[in-house]
Amino acid sequence: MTLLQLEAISYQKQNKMILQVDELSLKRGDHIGIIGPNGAGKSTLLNILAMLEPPTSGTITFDGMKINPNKIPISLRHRTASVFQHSQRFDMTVFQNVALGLKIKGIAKNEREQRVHEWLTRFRIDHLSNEHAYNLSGGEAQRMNLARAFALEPEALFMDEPFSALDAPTKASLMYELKSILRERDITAIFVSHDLLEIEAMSEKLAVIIDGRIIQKGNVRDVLNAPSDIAAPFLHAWNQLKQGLDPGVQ
Ligand SMILES: Nc1ncnc2c1ncn2[C@@H]1O[C@H](COP(=O)(O)OP(=O)(O)OP(=O)(O)O)[C@@H](O)[C@H]1O
Repeated sequence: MTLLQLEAISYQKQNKMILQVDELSLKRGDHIGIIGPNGAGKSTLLNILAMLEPPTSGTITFDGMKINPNKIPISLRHRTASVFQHSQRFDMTVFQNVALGLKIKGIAKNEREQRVHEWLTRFRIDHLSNEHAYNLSGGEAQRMNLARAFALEPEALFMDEPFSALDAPTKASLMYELKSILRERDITAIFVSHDLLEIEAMSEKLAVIIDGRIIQKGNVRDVLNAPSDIAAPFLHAWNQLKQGLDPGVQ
C-alpha cells in the first residue's frame, strides 16, 4: 500500500528550477536510497518528501490524504521523523533530548521514560543518559538523534547523510542496527547519501537524481545492473571508486 506519493512536483528558487519530479511513490515499509552528484537536488527532494519544505507546485499524498504543504497538520507531523547529517543537540541531557519530541507529542511520563530508555539501549548509549548532549562525540550524538527519531515511532523516517560524520566501524555498526530496526518495525525509510555502498546496505530501492530530475528508479540491483544512459556515467564512477581505479585511467 502506498504511504507517500509525489506527483508533478516542481521546486523553484529565484527563478531557478531546482527540482522536477513527475512521480515518486513509496510503499509502506519501502527503504529507498536517493543518490546523485553534488547539487543534484537530493536534499531538496528529501525536504519536500518530509514535508519540511513546500514545493512550488504539485501534489503530495500521505496515506491517502492530499496534503496542503503550507499547512501540515500536527497529527501528520507526529507520524514522521527526520535525521540529518549534523546532529541536532539541545542544551539538556541526552535523556531529555530524546524525551523532548515525546513530550511535545503528549506521551505520558511513564511511557516517555520507558521509550527513551528502550531506544537509548537499542543504540547503545543508555550509559550516557544523564550526560549533557554537548559532551557527546559525533558518533554518540548521531546515535542520540536516531534514538530520538525512533522513540517517536514514526511511520516514515527521512534521513539526510546520517552517517557521513562517522568513522567506519561506528558507521558499519549503526547501519546494521538501523537496518534491522527498520525491518522489524516496518518503517518506510528515505535515505539520502553520496555513498553507493551505504545505499546498497540500507535500501532495496534506489532513485538516481541528476540536475533536479529523477533519471532512474527501481530496485537497487536492477538499476545498478542496467543503468540508463544518463545515470550510467555517475554510477560507473562509483563502480570505479569501489574497485579502487583511477577514473582518469582507461
Ligand atoms: N534556497 C535556495 N536558493 C537558491 N538555490 C538553492 C536553494 N536551495 C537549494 N538551492 C540549489 O538547489 C540545488 C540543489 O540543492 P540540494 O542541496 O538539494 O542538492 P544536493 O543534491 O543535496 O547537494 P549535495 O550533494 O551537495 O548536498 C543546488 O544547486 C543548490 O544550490
